[in-house]
Amino acid sequence: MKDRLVSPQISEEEQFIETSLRPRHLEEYIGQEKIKGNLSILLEAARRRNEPVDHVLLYGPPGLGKTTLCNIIAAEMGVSLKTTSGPAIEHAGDLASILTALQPGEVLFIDEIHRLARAVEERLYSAMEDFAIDVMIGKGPGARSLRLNLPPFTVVGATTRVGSLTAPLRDRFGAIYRMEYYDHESLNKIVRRSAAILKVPAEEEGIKEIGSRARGTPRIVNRLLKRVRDYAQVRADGVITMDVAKEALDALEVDELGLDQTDRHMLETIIKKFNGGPVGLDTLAASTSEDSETIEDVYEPYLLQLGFIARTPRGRVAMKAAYEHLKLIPTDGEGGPNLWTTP
Ligand SMILES: Nc1ncnc2c1ncn2[C@@H]1O[C@H](COP(=O)(O)OP(=O)(O)OP(=O)(O)O)[C@@H](O)[C@H]1O
Ligand SMILES: [Mg+2]
Repeated sequence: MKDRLVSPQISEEEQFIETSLRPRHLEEYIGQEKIKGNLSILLEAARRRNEPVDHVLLYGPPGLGKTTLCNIIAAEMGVSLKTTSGPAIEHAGDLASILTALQPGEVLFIDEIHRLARAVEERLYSAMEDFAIDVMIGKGPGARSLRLNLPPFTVVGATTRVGSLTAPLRDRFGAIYRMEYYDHESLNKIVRRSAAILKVPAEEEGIKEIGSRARGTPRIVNRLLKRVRDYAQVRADGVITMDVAKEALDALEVDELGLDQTDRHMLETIIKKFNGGPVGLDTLAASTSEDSETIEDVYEPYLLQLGFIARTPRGRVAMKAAYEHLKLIPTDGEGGPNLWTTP
């Protein structure tokens, strides 16, 4: 699962190269036009008022550019960025030390914000709203609470599961942006840009082939580009042409829609083992040896977007498009065990 080529999750060694490919300014940030439009107004207004930007919440599947966008917000405001994550702030005291160390106007990035401990989250409300935090001084009967004022600052929260956020926390954000999967045009632009940075010669048709198999995700498109580059250097003359890209990606078992074996296995399990569904998430997880949270956050969003599966109250259902893609024919009939056949 870790080594999955089309996983939108990131490995440690990848982090280094990602940094070099990361756009630094809003105009370099490709796609997500709606967010960019709204964000540039938010930034410009804050600059004119000489105030920190309103708190921003970014949500959407992994690898779509949340961390990148947060870096851009800080850069565009000309302020520095402190980064932390929900699980890293274990106690209210940890939060207090992070907040009291902030410089005026600074951006505090809280990744995986849905995983904040409840006690921490409650402290964060007043910090975000009133720029103040209550800390306990001393212990036992002599303990008292002291209110500390904080310099105005901006929280940028990122999450893959906005549904897990409590309403009061969500309400503290002035701007909430939902990241969308990227269209082919944007992905092609990202490949073009990354190929230029990595100095890989690539033909337009080769670029498009990579863009179309990247499941709408910049992190994956960059990863595929690197693997195709390797292939081009070893098996061809180093240039990424359409044929080279096709051969390389076929060899890596990433199909035309960017699905890999894990996706296909999951779809086949729903169709063949569970007669097309509905099958509950936990049952599906057990039958595919995947973790149910990973299925929900990582695999499913793209399959839902493709219209390959649907979520129903009784579980996941495979849709007609999935049968077609796998070249299975649903026999819409009287039920029974044989709801699919091969042509
Ligand atoms: N709009 C974009 N234009 C160009 N490249 C992008 C864009 N968005 C993301 N990328 C590239 O994709 C990589 C992954 O993006 P990023 O780390 O910001 O994703 P993320 O949403 O924070 O993922 P996660 O949920 O795993 O933290 C970046 O290193 C960057 O190179
Ligand atoms: Mg991130």
